[in-house]
Amino acid sequence: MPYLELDNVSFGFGPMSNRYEVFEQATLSVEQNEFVAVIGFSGSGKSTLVSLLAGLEQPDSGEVRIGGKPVGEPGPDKGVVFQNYSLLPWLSVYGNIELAVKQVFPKMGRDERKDYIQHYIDMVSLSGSEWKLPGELSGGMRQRLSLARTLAIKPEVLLLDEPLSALDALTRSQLQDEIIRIWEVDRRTVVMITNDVDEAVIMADRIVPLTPGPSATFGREFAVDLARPRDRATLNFNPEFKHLRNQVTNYMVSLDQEARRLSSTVELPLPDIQPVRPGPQVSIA
Ligand SMILES: Nc1ncnc2c1ncn2[C@@H]1O[C@H](COP(=O)(O)OP(=O)(O)OP(=O)(O)O)[C@@H](O)[C@H]1O
Repeated sequence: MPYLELDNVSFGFGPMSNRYEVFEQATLSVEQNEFVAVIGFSGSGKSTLVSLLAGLEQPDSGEVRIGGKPVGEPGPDKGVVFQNYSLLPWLSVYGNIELAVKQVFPKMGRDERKDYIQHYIDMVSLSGSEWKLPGELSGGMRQRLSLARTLAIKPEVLLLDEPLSALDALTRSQLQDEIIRIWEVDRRTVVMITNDVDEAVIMADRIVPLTPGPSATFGREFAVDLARPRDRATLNFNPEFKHLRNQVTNYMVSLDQEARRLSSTVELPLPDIQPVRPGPQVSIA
C-alpha cells in the first residue's frame, strides 16, 4: 500500500477570471521509505507540489494522503528542507536545531536534549561549528544545518525542495552523498525535487518527471535499479547508469518539445475591431 499519495489532485492559483492551473488530476504514489526524485522544468509546479505534500496548500480537488489519512496541517511529521535554508540568522547552529527540538519534544530533559542535538550536528559533519551563526557558514554548511534541523524533528516524510541547487558542483555532490549516507542509516520516505537528471539517478529509487505547466501532471516513471551504495566515481563508467541518464534526459527533452509545439499551435483570440475607413477628402485653401 502506498504511504504518500497524491490522488487525482488539481490545484491552481488566482481567481477564476485569471486562473493559472498548476496541476490537473495529478496522481503520485510513494512507498514507505522509498526515495523518489521529482524532476521538472522551471515553473512546472515543483515547489507547489512540496506545499501540497507538506499541507501548506490544499488541493482544489482530489486528495493528498499520508499513511492513508488526508495530509492535514503542516507539522513535524512532514519535514521540509528548502533551497534557501530558512534558518534563523540570530541563532547559532546549536540554537537553530535546539529551537526545533524544543518545539517538537518539549518534554525532553536538558541533558538528553544536549546529546540529541549534538548527534544531529555530528551526523551532518558540523562538529566544531556549534556556536557559529548561519552568516558565518558556507552555503553547503547552511544546507547541512537545515538538513540536521529537519532530521532532528524526526519527520515521517522528508520533503527536499531543490535543497542543493544553490550550491557549487563540488559541494553539491558531497551533500548528495551525505544525504544518501544518512538516509541509508535512518530510512524514511523522501520526495526530493530536483532539476538535475544526474542528481536524480545517483540518489533516487525512482524518478518521476513532472510535465511542463500549465496543468502539469506526472509523466512516465523511471525505476533506478542501480545497487547501493552508489559510487559516483565508478557510476560514470556503468552502462546501466549512462543508459538511464540518457533515457531520462531524452524524455525530458521530448516533454519540452511537445509543450513548445502545443503552445505554438494555440490560436490567440484577436480583438473584434472594425477597420478605420478614410473619411471624405478635405482640402484646405
Ligand atoms: N502564489 C502564487 N500566485 C500565483 N501564481 C503562482 C503562485 N505561486 C506559484 N505560481 C505559479 O504557479 C506555477 C508553478 O510555480 P512553482 O513555484 O510551483 O514552480 P517551480 O517548478 O517550483 O518553479 P521554479 O523551478 O522556477 O522554482 C508558476 O507558473 C508560478 O508562476
